[in-house]
Amino acid sequence: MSENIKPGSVSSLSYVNPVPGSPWDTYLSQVDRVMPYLGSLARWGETLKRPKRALVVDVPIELDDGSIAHFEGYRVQHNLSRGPGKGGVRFHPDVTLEEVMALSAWMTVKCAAVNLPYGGAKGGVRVEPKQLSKKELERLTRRYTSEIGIIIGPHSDIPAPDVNTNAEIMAWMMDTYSINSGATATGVVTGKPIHLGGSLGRVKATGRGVFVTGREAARRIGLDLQSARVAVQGFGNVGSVAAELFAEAGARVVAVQDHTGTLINEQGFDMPRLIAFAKSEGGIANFKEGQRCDNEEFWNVKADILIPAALEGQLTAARANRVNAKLVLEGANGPTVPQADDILAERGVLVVPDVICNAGGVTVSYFEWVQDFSSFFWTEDEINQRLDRIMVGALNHIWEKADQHRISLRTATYAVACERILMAREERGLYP
Ligand SMILES: NC(=O)c1ccc[n+]([C@@H]2O[C@H](COP(=O)([O-])OP(=O)(O)OC[C@H]3O[C@@H](n4cnc5c(N)ncnc54)[C@H](O)[C@@H]3O)[C@@H](O)[C@H]2O)c1
Repeated sequence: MSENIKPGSVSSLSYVNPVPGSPWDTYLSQVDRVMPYLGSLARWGETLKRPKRALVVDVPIELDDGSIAHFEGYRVQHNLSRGPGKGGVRFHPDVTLEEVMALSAWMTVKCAAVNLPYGGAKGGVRVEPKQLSKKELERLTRRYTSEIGIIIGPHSDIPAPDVNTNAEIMAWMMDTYSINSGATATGVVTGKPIHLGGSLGRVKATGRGVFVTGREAARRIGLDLQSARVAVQGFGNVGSVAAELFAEAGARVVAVQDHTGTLINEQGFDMPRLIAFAKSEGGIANFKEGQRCDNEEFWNVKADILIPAALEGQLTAARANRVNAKLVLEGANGPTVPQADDILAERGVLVVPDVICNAGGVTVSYFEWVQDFSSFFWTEDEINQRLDRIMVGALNHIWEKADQHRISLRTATYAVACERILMAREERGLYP
């Protein structure tokens, strides 16, 4: 690499030279750790380090005041060996191509870990959606969908919600793709409103999956949920649902943090009230039934279960040294950097990694896609039971792998998933 090219800059091919400590850098080191466990399939290992396809698009829209704004959008299909690409769309001012690459790669691993017939993809637009009016947001979504329309589709790549995107945005995406392709294609996105081919249980599926894997992990390490203390970072779709389900199981949610601040309540928060407050006020900070504290103090809170469910890179080495929990449940994608992983392992803190812990969302997205194709819809009970069964089965299989090789749950999840991905790669053969 020439000296004046910064790692991660567009001209330096960021997949070869990641920004140190970035999500893509984290992902590459996770792949390196699994290589020794892949046997002869390791010869295909480089496949995992190279996204199959990355599209960068300009998203110009007219703002309400008549001016024109341009936003940068991405869609990355990391690997399609096992099926169509699957992965959310994030609207956030810090989104970069490199971040979307990492998120798409984690989708490849996640889908294979729960044995869904999908590859991995992800999309994003570099935008602060809170600064847009609803009409501007709709124009942004529709233009972005049109621009990535050349590579998405019900049989090729199926987007879903992620940070700052929701069912309404999925409805606009489905409508735009359908208009451009001349036929209603409900299966092009998941996480849609129920009456547009959405699935019951989808909204809560990721949080429910975090709870199910957490419940199983707690049982295995002898942690009683009835007396467990829980701390949650991120109180959006994933964090608030996981917290709610732990509270319903008898646990006490004693600390919560979101982008507005951190709150502690030793008695445990009244979850329905806190959730209603966060929804109506746009954040938790001014909720009266808790004590405000400094954001950094969140990482010292005495809790049995810690759930990072906000953004990646939150559990740094310094914070990992202060974690006061027995179990970390990764609701977010990539919340723990590799050095923090090592520190937590040395300190005897069990980490249930993102690539299995938060796979409940994509699992019910898969159910939604299947239901859309058959135009036959299941009850919420059926969905929750199937979700529970798939998540528990996948976690058991991973746990066996971890015991067999005496490796972390993360490396075991990668071993199970990468074996499936690279087996598909080998069986398909290299074209031409
Ligand atoms: N929604 C899904 O189905 C799904 C599925 C799998 C993984 N995930 C991952 O879970 C994480 C959260 O996604 P979500 O859908 O709940 O998003 P969301 O937009 O609903 O919520 C995000 C939450 O994080 C908080 N947050 C943002 N920046 C923060 C900061 N610097 N410090 C503390 N809190 C902060 C926000 O206040 C909000 O409460 C992301 O990593 C996402 O990729 C989501």
